[in-house]
Amino acid sequence: MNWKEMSILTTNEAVEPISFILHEAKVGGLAIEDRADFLRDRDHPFGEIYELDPNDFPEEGVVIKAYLPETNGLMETLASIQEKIKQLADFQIDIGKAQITITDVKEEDWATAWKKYYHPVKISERFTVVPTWEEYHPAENELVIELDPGMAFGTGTHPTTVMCIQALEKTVRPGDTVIDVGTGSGVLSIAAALLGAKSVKALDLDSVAVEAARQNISLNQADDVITVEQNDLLQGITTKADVVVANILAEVIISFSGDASNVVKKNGFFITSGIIEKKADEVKKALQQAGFRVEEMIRISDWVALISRRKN
Ligand SMILES: C[S@@+](CC[C@H](N)C(=O)[O-])C[C@H]1O[C@@H](n2cnc3c(N)ncnc32)[C@H](O)[C@@H]1O
Repeated sequence: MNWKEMSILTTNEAVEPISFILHEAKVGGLAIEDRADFLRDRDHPFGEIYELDPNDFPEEGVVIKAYLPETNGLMETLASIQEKIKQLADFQIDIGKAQITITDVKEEDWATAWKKYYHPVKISERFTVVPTWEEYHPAENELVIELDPGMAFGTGTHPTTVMCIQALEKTVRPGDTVIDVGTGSGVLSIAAALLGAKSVKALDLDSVAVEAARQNISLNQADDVITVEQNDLLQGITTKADVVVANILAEVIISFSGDASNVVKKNGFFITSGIIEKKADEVKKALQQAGFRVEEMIRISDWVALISRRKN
């Protein structure tokens, strides 16, 4: 089967919502080339993509590349993706030029076409994310998350994910109960399990993500700790948790802060990420109203993550 490569030139702000749209359209692989990643001064090595090549990055902005199989209905799918991207502007999301180019990719080239973007990445003090096809020898005490990033959101290297993992490292204690809302590839649940959580509930609305998370969790031999369920946010969840983590858009966090407050134990943590900097105050206000104290704000590029603690 041959494939189409869809390249979308956009802004950093639009990467997450466009990635959502592409995952919903069941694309066969996703790569993100962000000029800011190439130019960024690094005062620590975390999140650094090894072997950066300037030719892989656009002159400005972000290019998202998605791979779609050439099947019946492809043209309708491409048109629908294009329409949904345009509609993001109605939600005050800066989509930039949103310039789309489509090129042909032969079957024999497509697997390597997007896999070349993924290499082992050290994302925090203790964690390195390793794509499943790479051989990697961890250092002593290094925690390795093995992932197949082709299937669902969460290659582990997006700033919003990196910040969640750093926050999990600070909050999860051995024996804790953790809930991961919007698990995507399952990366955060796997991190919580590696940090010694006793039980982890991984939830996602998207059936593709649920399947991808299950596969990645098996790959990391964490099936005895993590259970994956298809669920809308925290609806119907009555289990109490020491830590709830959600890497989801600001508006969605605001909408379910009250439910999170019912689920997080007293003095437990609610880690929220996926928040574009200009929405941080709005999210903080909603968290405080729901009974959380915001204890720490982490920032990478234009993204913010908040570590909050439930008061009484
Ligand atoms: C930005 S991705 C985060 C993936 C992963 N947790 C990470 O940090 O890399 C957000 C995820 O939330 C899921 N999601 C969106 N709306 C949801 C909802 N209402 N309930 C549960 N999951 C949802 C999406 O399917 C997607 O997998």
